[in-house]
Amino acid sequence: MTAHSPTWGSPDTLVGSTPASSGPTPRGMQGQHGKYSAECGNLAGVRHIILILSGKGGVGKSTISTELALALRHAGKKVGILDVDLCGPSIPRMLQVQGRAVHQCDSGWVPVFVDQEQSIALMSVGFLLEKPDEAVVWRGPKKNALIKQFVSDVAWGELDYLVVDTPPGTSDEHIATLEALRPYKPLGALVVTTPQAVSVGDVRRELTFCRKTGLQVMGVVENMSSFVCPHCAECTNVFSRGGGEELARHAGVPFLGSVPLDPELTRSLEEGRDFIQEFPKSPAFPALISITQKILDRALAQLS
Ligand SMILES: Nc1ncnc2c1ncn2[C@@H]1O[C@H](COP(=O)(O)OP(=O)(O)OP(=O)(O)O)[C@@H](O)[C@H]1O
Ligand code: SF4
Repeated sequence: MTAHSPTWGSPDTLVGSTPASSGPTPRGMQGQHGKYSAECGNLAGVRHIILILSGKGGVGKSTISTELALALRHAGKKVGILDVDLCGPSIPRMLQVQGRAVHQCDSGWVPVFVDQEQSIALMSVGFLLEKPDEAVVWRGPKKNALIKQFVSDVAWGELDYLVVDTPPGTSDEHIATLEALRPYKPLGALVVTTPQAVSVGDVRRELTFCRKTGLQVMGVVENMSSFVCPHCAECTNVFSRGGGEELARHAGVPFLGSVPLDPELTRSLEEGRDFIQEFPKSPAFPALISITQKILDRALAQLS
């Protein structure tokens, strides 16, 4: 295994890429696996692929992706997270692995392992940036080519679940992600919203996107639906609750649950701690476990 060479982003690295005139200099990941090839098939050992979508930014998509991965690990599953939120890759920070280097082996790029047991593997554009808070200013074709490389060239190995954190909205990056993943038949998408975002129409657009692209909606998750008091753990509905459930009913898709806004969860994500392990008494815990269980049930149903 060798450390990556700092050549990623050169004009001939990616098929069809158009380097932006300005922007970050991504740290390298090229060499023998640098060119996209549909034959690489590095998702061949992945059993179930779940996309996490949201109509709006900041509704907790990366939070749900991270906690879902942690909850699946607690259920004894081997999990990968693919962070294709190219303009705001926050998962490396949430799992406290920012700044780690991506390596290369004979079968592809080795994702970053979050724990010694290698039960959670992560690949993110965040590992390719010289500085973690640098903005990615790339044109669409270059972004799309990187997404294809993430799907084809990462040596995920055997995984029970791959959780794919996408950017907000319904951009070209979503279409590129879906096109790259389609041969591997994703289990479906989980659409995250907040009570306020439900009324804005972005979630409806997200659901329409899924319908038009043939991506099955596994369900809607309403995040930050109530506030957990840091003093007494009382849950207060700051915004009107139940919009996510009503929207799901209206759209004819399952409602998976409401996750309260818990300051302990915010802190856990800032400090890279395992919320599922450390805060079983939080009102957010049963919600996250119930959502995870529904996904496990769905995956089981697909197999049978
Ligand atoms: N249920 C929750 N309880 C406490 N904090 C939360 C919860 N959900 C999200 N947060 C916090 O809200 C912030 C935004 O969440 P997150 O980054 O997951 O949103 P996002 O939808 O992925 O954003 P982006 O559009 O930037 O990708 C983060 O600081 C996160 O820690
Ligand atoms: S929920 Fe209870 S502890 Fe929290 S602010 Fe209200 S009264 Fe105080």
